[in-house]
Amino acid sequence: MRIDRMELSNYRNIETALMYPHPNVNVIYGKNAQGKTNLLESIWLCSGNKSFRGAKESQIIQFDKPVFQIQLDFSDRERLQHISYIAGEKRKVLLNGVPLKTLSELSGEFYCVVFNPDDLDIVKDGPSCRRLFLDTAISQIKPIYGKYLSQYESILEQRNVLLKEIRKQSYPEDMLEIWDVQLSKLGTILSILRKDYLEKIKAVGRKIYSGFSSGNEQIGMEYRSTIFPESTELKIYSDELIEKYRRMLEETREDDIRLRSTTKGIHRDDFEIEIDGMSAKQFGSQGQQRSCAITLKLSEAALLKNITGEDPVVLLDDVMSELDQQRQHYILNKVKEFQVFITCCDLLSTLQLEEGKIFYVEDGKFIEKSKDEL
Ligand SMILES: Nc1ncnc2c1ncn2[C@@H]1O[C@H](COP(=O)(O)OP(=O)(O)OP(=O)(O)O)[C@@H](O)[C@H]1O
Repeated sequence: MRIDRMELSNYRNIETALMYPHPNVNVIYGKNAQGKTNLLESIWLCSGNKSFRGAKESQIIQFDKPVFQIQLDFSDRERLQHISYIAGEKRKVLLNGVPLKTLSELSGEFYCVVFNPDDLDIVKDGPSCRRLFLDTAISQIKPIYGKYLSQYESILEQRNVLLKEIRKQSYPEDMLEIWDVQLSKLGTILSILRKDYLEKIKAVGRKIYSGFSSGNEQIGMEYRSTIFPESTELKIYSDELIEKYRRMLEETREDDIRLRSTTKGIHRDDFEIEIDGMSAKQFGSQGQQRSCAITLKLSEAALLKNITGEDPVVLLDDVMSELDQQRQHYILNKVKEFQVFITCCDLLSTLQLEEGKIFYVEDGKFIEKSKDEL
């Protein structure tokens, strides 16, 4: 999937912009607060997702203007397509001239993967960030996963309400059983799907991370289930596994009532990211942690390509800081199977680009530059 042409108007600080990106690497270079992230955000919106900065459309419209517009020509394996995204008081999104009812209709048409600095939390922060990474990535390729997950979350909520009531002695303990059975079924299938996805990410990620570190370091990933200590058994959905899940809920019931919360289950699971067998969170350097997070995102893109047959556009916001020259060189020159947009403030990093386009941005204006002009 490649963006061939894009045009923006009144998009945050970008009054107008017209770009013909390179099919592989595009470096968006400029000082702070000039519009680099704004450009990536506009591309991301065309994938049917909400802003990765959590902004509403009304905050994206340039101050004092009525609407913003994004016009995107892109080609997938089969054809050229066009997205027209206009948002003001009302939103109007057209795909190849046909109006769409919901934004999510774009998600199966234009694929994107984004890395933004907050994604470092996947490596550095608590388990919820890693679970969110897995849940979002799997839902994108397997929509049924998202459905199971929301069912799980709603049952979990009801179980937790009941735990509080039982603690107040308003209800008998055995009322938990119906929730436990349902949680066990859904929790088991979700555990298996997560484990399977992580194994795939691990296989792809090893090659990417090895490229990052010039073969000097190895990345590892391991799913940590609160229910199944031996995650290797998470292969086939079976009555035996469901029963094991249910028994675990039964065993922790007393604790759960005391704490008024379900203490075990997929909502407490995690995965470990290791470099050469050591926890990346505990022992990794800034550069190693950043390399791990970027590796996860590039692996997500590679899996999306394996499954959908389409290579997503990859958006890398501010990835260069904390990376040494060799790692920067890898990102700029070795990630060739995707169209990539990389933002960057550092001229020296930009100059390492061997093949691709450089767009210099100042005050929301994008100018294509050759290396000699920088
Ligand atoms: N709705 C809006 N209308 C006009 N300008 C806006 C709007 N929203 C944000 N901006 C401006 O956009 C600029 C920020 O752009 P952006 O986040 O793309 O910066 P950046 O080039 O990525 O910078 P950095 O390198 O610091 O991340 C700020 O100057 C901000 O005031």
